[in-house]
Amino acid sequence: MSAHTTTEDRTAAIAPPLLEVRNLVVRYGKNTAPAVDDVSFTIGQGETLGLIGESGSGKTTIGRAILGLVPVASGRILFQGRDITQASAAQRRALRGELRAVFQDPYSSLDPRQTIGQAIGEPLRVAGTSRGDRLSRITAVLDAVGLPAASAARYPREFSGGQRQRIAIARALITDPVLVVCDEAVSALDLSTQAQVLNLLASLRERSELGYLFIAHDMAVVEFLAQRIVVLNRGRVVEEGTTAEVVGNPKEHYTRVLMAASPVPDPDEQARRRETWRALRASAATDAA
Ligand SMILES: Nc1ncnc2c1ncn2[C@@H]1O[C@H](COP(=O)(O)OP(=O)(O)OP(=O)(O)O)[C@@H](O)[C@H]1O
Repeated sequence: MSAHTTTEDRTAAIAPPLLEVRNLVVRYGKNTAPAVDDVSFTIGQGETLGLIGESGSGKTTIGRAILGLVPVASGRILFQGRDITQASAAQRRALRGELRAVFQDPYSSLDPRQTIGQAIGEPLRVAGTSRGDRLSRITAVLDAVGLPAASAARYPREFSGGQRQRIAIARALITDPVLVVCDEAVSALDLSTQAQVLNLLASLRERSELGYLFIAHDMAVVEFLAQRIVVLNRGRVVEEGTTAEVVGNPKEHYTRVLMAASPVPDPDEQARRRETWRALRASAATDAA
């Protein structure tokens, strides 16, 4: 070990977290306030971190910085111990298999001219995977998200919003990623479809030790999936802890307001929804065992 190795580096060499964001700052203009201001968090292997905050608090910007879609002003992003803060285009391409994303809009995220098989198989085609291997992998991921193999020959317009989001998840999974950034991945779906897709994400995580950065503005949705939660306000972390801590005993008034502003304002309805999702989570865990 060189004389320049720091204690931090040694710790990382033993067990690097899946993702480590350190003192991240992102600005959209030189003279504007940072959209993300000194944000730090880690995600362990197979862990789901929920990122919550009101509109404009910087959630999407953090996801985009991790995916290399916006430049980082300062701070560091480490993926499995590797510094990817200033990764080159070639380094980003090499990361594409391990680090994937699912975005909000299931209608605009698929090219209407591509079949589902083409859309899902695209990352493998780019990587030079043979046609035969591609087809069997497409069938396997369609099965994993609960869609029949015949869906591969069909077009996006033939699917509902919930089915399209399953297709987007299949496309994220096809490369066997270790981390998926889900940015408002269920927000555009109706309640029962949300529950189905959340349940799917939970069962995929149990099966393959997948980590998620789960970005949402709805606390009830985050509560269902996340083991830990980071609360953002105006680009800064105002609270973080385990889901039980943040939801059960929020320290900040801002967090309580966020919880009260859930899209389901009726407390009885919220309680029913939580119960349904708890039951779904329990059944997902049983299925995975
Ligand atoms: N492309 C951009 N150019 C300039 N400013 C931007 C851009 N994208 C986001 N911002 C600003 O950065 C801040 C954080 O936005 P961001 O989209 O990350 O927040 P968010 O928490 O994801 O919001 P929402 O829940 O509405 O998606 C906001 O003030 C927003 O106006």
